[in-house]
Amino acid sequence: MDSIVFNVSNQLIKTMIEKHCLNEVKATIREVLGKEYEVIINIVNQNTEEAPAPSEAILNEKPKSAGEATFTLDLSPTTNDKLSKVESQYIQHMSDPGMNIDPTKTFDNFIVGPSNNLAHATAVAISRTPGDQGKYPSLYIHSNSGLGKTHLLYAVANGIKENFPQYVVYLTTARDFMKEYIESVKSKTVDAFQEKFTKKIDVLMIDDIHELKGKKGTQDELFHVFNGLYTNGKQLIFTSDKSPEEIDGIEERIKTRLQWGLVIDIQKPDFETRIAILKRKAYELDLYLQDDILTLIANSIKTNIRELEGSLVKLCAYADVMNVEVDTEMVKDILGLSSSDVERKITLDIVAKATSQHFKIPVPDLKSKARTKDIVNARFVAMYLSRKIVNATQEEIGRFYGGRDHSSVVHAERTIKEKMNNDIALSRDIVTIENTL
Ligand SMILES: Nc1ncnc2c1ncn2[C@@H]1O[C@H](COP(=O)(O)OP(=O)(O)OP(=O)(O)O)[C@@H](O)[C@H]1O
Repeated sequence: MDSIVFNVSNQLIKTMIEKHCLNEVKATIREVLGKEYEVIINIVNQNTEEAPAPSEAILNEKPKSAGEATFTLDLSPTTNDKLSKVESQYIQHMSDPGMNIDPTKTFDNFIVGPSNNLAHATAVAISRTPGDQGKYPSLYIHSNSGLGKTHLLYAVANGIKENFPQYVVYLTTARDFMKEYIESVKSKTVDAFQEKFTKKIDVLMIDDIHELKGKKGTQDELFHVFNGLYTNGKQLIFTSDKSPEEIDGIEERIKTRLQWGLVIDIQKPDFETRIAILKRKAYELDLYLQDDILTLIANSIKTNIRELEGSLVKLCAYADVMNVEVDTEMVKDILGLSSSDVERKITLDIVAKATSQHFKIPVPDLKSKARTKDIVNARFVAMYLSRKIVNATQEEIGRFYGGRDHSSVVHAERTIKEKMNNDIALSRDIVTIENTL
């Protein structure tokens, strides 16, 4: 760790600082300079020339008591440090309140599973090393609605604010970016707009970039903003409901740039992730739900985490207003679950068909003795999912897949679990199949 040395004139002052205000000194240093320093306090003879000038007058007067002692800290942040802090505070203040950074959305309360682990890991890496110092100076996250893109943007912003307080982090929506640009055109302040976006920002995040569809003028401006920030090694993050090549009405040169960095999608969460999210949100709402109720909700709402949260908010409000305990009947009633939602039973046949369709391998091949790599992989996945979702015994599964014995199923299950730790593509295949069930 780097250190900062303070010279003081006598032991009394040294002891007082070390005993009473070392933590505050360290905190101030962290706030102004943006990282931790070891603080060393030296006693220097006050007559030597090295004694720091600003404190000299004060240090020359020996305090008579602890209460009388004062000293001046001269951490000397550079002008740039000060300016970027001012800019950061100003921009924070001027941000559209609609897109203020929500301090409650962090990495700590983002539940990670196979559907979002790549997006999460990249976002964490950026929050630790933003811009071209890190591996991902440009990131593009896409997914269907309500799967956590904005939550991750907030988490990155909160992480960077903590790790690099001097950085100017600007989080906006594509619509607000457009509004701001149009305002600047109307008020003839386009120069200031360009200056702000290309020179003053360290981290630019634009949510829902697809909203710029057909907005030629704003797209031109975005093109320059992108080039300016990217060439200066700043951090860019975009989100959208589509991959860059799928967005209509966005110029090719912008799509190309959006693809310069890492492009990651978030998929629908699998059953375990849905349960973990429900547990976490129920805890936050101070709502106690039994496991069968959590399972019922997780089996009924599969595609949107916002809806999953909404269901709990509704249940919580209902239980509160009516002063009743949450039970299964109430959940079905309040959430409007039809009996087909609740009673649909997933069988070995259904899992086999879904796996077969995903890997484009016929079901008879899955049940055959064939040992080619692709068929074995698909068969193992089908066996793994049959255990996990149908909860069938290993004997039943072995019998279903061509009369194999239970040890083949044990082996399949173990192999897939081990592979999933490192093989992201396989984890995604499994989530995709689960989501079709
Ligand atoms: N993995 C997760 N863990 C915990 N909460 C999550 C997770 N994913 C999403 N959420 C929560 O679900 C809600 C919707 O997420 P968010 O707004 O980030 O989705 P989005 O993908 O940006 O949606 P949209 O495209 O509609 O803007 C938020 O309250 C968010 O905190």
